Amino acid sequence: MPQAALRLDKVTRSFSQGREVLNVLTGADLAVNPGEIVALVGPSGAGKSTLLQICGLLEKPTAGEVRIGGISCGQLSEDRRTLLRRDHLGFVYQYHHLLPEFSAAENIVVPQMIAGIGRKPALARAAELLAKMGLSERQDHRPGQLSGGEQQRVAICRALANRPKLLLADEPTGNLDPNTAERVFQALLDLVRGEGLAALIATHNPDLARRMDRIVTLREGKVVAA
Ligand SMILES: Nc1ncnc2c1ncn2[C@@H]1O[C@H](COP(=O)(O)OP(=O)(O)OP(=O)(O)O)[C@@H](O)[C@H]1O
Repeated sequence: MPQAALRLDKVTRSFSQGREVLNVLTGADLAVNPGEIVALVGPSGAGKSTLLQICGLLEKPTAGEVRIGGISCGQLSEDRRTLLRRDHLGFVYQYHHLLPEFSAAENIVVPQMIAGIGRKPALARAAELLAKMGLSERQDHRPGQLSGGEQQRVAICRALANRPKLLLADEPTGNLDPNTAERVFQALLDLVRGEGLAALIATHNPDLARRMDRIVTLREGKVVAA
């Protein structure tokens, strides 16, 4: 059996809200295999974003274990968590969060240069990803000169720039009109499949969820098969 790209064992997460304790995750187990694209669904407030933040090493669970590519993350120093995030994980959010003063290509070059990749190969990788997303003509445009769908495509390219092994996406097309969302989502799936990486994608849209390899639901703080 290959090592899971992501594995959660008995993950819990509670928040204190005044005198109350809110138990959002109550023992979530999940494995995402290499190359597998998994849809994460569940009603609003079920804890999808919380789960993704924990998988992305942006938040720590109250208890339980998170493994990324077989690496147990619980005892890692902040520096090691940052490196693991940089080298293994890509993130796409509902809002693109692109750098407004930089071109589409530069937005994809920046994270690569932070990871120590030279400017020339970084530019080549940006051009390759933008071409796959049908955005070659737009590579010198700034985000403000792009449509919402184009901006989100650039954000997807940026997330894949450093060749992560796992993509985490939180409602990646939730901010787009239905037709644009449909096209951008298909482009995202094609790119993720083409690059052979694993993905965990939260969505409220059942049609989009059905296009993934498997659907899991968050119910009462646990992950259950849909
Ligand atoms: N930092 C926090 N402090 C306190 N409560 C929080 C915090 N983060 C999330 N919560 C609570 O945890 C619950 C789950 O939130 P979360 O955003 O993970 O749900 P979600 O399934 O992603 O919802 P949506 O589909 O609406 O985005 C909510 O009740 C939320 O208010």
